[in-house]
Amino acid sequence: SELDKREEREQTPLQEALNQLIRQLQRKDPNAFFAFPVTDLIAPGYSSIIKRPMDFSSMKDKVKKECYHSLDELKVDFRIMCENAMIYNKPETIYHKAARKLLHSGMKILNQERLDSLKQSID
Ligand SMILES: COc1ccc(Br)cc1-c1nc(N)nc2[nH]cnc12
Repeated sequence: SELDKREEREQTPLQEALNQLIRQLQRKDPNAFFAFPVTDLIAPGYSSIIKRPMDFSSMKDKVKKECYHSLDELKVDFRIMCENAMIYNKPETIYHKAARKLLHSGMKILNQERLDSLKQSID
């Protein structure tokens, strides 16, 4: 009913900054290999090899649930996501190569100077 309809949840400045960074990072994943969780159907044995699965949709859920308390925590999850693909997939695969390329371009987007100036604007 109207009464129990959740009021439009305002995003905090941190959530805004996190979502903006995720949008920029996702543009570097044109094949959307990292858009959603890897399933054992797509990648046999994945869940027993990869202990900390991560993907962009899970990052967005974490932003919504206010699981991130700093921009640096997003950087940790981003690196894990890329490293997972480089662990599971052999170096000659398109997924390993895509992950390496994404990690490289993502670290430019998440470089410390950029994050520091973003932090200033959030404080
Ligand atoms: C969500 O994952 C996928 C979606 C569609 C397609 Br085609 C491939 C993947 C995928 N496959 C493998 N082996 N390793 C990955 N690491 C991140 N993505 C993947």
